[in-house]
Amino acid sequence: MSKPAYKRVLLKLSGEALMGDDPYGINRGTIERMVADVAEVAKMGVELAIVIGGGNIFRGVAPGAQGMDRATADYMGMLATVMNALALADAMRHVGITARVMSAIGIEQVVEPYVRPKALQYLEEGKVVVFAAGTGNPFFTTDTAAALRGSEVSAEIVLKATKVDGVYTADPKKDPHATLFHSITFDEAIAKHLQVMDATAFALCRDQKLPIKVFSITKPGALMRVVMGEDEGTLVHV
Ligand SMILES: Nc1ncnc2c1ncn2[C@@H]1O[C@H](COP(=O)(O)OP(=O)(O)OP(=O)(O)O)[C@@H](O)[C@H]1O
Ligand SMILES: O=c1ccn([C@@H]2O[C@H](COP(=O)(O)O)[C@@H](O)[C@H]2O)c(=O)[nH]1
Repeated sequence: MSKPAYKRVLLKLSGEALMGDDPYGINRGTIERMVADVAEVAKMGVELAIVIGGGNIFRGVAPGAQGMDRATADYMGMLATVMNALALADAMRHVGITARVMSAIGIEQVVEPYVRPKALQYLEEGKVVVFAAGTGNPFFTTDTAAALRGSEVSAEIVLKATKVDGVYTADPKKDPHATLFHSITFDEAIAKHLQVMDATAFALCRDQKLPIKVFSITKPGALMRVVMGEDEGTLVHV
């Protein structure tokens, strides 16, 4: 059997993808399918660090957050990612995967704080590390957290698992004429203002020479194909 293309990856899981077809929240079948994909990769010996988004929960509270102080709303968003991280780790436990949740904001009765050497130790031990609460700072996103943590743990690539199957010339959910890039440079993605990830995340990965693969987490087998280095999604590179 062929070997995975990477030893250590940073997987960014879209919070919104966790909703499945529900209007918000976590869809049980969807999280179980996602975790089955993750488990398949973890069981091959690939070291997995995960950053989870919060769009599925934060979207549900967004109307109530209207007019709120931006930083306060952002802290709510970060707390939403903690809930997703807990759900994800628990779902992994059900399939025999040991996961450790580490939070960027202090919430020690619930999850342990992010401590880089500890995260590296867990990865070396074969545990899946789930980074919660993004970067711990308002005005950022979990995509930037993925770029940051990916750099910190020396991941070979950031795998952005989302609801679309790659980077398009425009948002494919809004523009039916948008076409898919097989690969694109960071500079092009930033210059074209492609909204699939924020510019801060692109710039950090570019500066750290950390490639990104954007692919669909809803497509069966896509995560495994990406990890095996097969042709799937869009590669964003220097
Ligand atoms: N040029 C583009 N190519 C591909 N997708 C694009 C583009 N522009 C905008 N998008 C949109 O970007 C979205 C990225 O969604 P994703 O859920 O991963 O983002 P996120 O903000 O990190 O999510 P969450 O907050 O739920 O974690 C896609 O669903 C897609 O509709
Ligand atoms: O470093 C961060 C990460 C996230 N936030 C806030 O959380 C929500 C949810 O994150 P997504 O990346 O959209 O999934 C985000 O909209 C921010 O409000 C943050 O402030 N800092």
